[in-house]
Amino acid sequence: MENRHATHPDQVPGFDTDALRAHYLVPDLFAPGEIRTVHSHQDRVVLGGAVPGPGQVLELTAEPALRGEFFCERRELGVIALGGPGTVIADGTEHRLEHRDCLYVGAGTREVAFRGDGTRFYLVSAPAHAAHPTRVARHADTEPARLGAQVTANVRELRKYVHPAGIASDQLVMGVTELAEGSVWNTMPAHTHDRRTECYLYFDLPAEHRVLHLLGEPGETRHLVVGDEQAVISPSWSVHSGAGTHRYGFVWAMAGENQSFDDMDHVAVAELR
Ligand SMILES: O=C[C@H](O)[C@@H](O)CC(=O)C(=O)O
Ligand SMILES: [Zn+2]
Repeated sequence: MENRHATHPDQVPGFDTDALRAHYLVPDLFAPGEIRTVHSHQDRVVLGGAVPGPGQVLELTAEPALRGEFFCERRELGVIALGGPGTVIADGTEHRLEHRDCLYVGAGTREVAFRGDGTRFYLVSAPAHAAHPTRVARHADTEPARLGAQVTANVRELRKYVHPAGIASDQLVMGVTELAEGSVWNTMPAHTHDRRTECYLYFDLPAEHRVLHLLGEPGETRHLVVGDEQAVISPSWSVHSGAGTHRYGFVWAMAGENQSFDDMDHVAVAELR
């Protein structure tokens, strides 16, 4: 488990490209036959990737950094299957997920394991002090919010999976946003939410394309050049918005003080620097 310390916004202007990437970009979560995890001190979020090979069962364990008997002892977990289909086993129950389906695993679940054939399971976990039931939300059964317009190149569908009116959780709020063909911008006008950390994982982006992801305080932004199936950790003070050289989708996941999706501080486009 890689450990990432929290950063102060005053550090951002002093970071060069490598330092920005080292602190905020998670470029290599998915490796065949492995589970990889990154622990961030931003709201103690853990990001992970599990890629079981044919016939393989990968088990999520409590790594020493968590000082627990099992991974979900004091944590809840959101899983999104990418590329799918694949199966997540939670305390003996098998949950079959297709591309972009979500499984929420409640705190107290002892066994979490992954089976698939090249399926990339994306994991987001946060500390949890209450146990909520393990549940599936399917992409095909989730009514999307239709956002944006063609004139601003940001027509997109947003599906909320883990949220107060959907799958109940302790901290996690999680879903998937997908851009229409010809649209490239997400989350513009941008926003911050000082009560939550948010992580984006971009997907369905062709290998030769990139997303230019904006981060930093609204008045002092920097960018990361992000490839397919790479994640960005956005501290509470940071905007999180991007434009691709092609359409894409992204998994967004938040953890922190509240679960109110609309608790955002919007930033007008002309205020960004
Ligand atoms: O706080 C909410 C998050 O930034 C995302 O849900 C925004 C998003 O998916 C979008 O505008 O497309
Ligand atoms: Zn946000």
